[in-house]
Amino acid sequence: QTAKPQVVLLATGGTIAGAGASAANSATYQAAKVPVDKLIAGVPELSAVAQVRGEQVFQIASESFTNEHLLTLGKRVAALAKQADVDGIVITHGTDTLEETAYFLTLTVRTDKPIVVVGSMRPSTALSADGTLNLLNAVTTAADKSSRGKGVLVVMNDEIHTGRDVSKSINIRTEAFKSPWGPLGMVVEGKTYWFRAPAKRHTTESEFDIEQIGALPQVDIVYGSGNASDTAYRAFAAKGAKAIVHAGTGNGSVSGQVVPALRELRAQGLQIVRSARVVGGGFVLRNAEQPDDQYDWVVAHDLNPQKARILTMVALAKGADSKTLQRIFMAY
Ligand SMILES: NC(=O)C[C@H](N)C(=O)O
Repeated sequence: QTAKPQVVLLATGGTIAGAGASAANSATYQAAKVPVDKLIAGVPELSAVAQVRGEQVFQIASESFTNEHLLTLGKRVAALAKQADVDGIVITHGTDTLEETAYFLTLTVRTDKPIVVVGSMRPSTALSADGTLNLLNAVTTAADKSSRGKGVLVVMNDEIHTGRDVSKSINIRTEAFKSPWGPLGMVVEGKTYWFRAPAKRHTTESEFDIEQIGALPQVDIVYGSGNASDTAYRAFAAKGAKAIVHAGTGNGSVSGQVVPALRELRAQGLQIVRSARVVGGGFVLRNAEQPDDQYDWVVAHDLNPQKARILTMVALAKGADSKTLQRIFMAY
């Protein structure tokens, strides 16, 4: 019998490690309670798929992830990926910011070994808890050679998504994770089925490298709406933001009351990134809605505001100017 693939499970907390007072509690519970060994022991089927060993990296709800958490996790993933005795890596994570971490790893970890991020929408103590099958599917995907070279993946609800595209689209159903351009594949009864491959630069093709990143600059998001004012943009700038991601209405549009402040902040050296707050995924084009060439602003194209924040931080950490930042936004 050939040896099983070796998969390391890095646990960071979230609802997949959550516990509620009763089996009827699907929404009221505490995240980040169950330790990694118990998570693994809770799914005996894992041992048929891979040799799984666990590490407790953090035990937090993902809404409390900071840039330091991203760096610590990324460096650990990169170190493990270099080891000959590691075939794949699974990261258990809260779902609230899972898409940000998955995209950060997509951009910065240079490996073609499978890296799979997984969470759950219900705590382990709930009826119809989704974490156990999600975890088995994630380990199955990480252990599978066919997952290599596809960038960082997110496995939820039997679907395999790219860490770049996927986003949490609802906070109550188990089919919460959607990609505007569709999933890459499915995992069904212990087998992966692929339908497409990512078109954007990632992992081994990336110009970014977690091992070269010591710190991430402050980049903040301001949400656009009717009756908008420039208060939040100016406040973030005063607190040291190096860039502001504008979560704009519609096509990343900017209120007439806000435009002068953004032009001023750009003149002071902050990068201004126009993204869209629209739910189905934005599609912001340069010089549509606003004269980006004239104002020297950048557009996030199809990246949502939270993913645009991640890419902006990573690019600025490498010293990108506005032209480079725009080039990067179209490539990743
Ligand atoms: N479903 C979840 O995991 C939500 C939780 N608040 C978290 O992100 O940690």
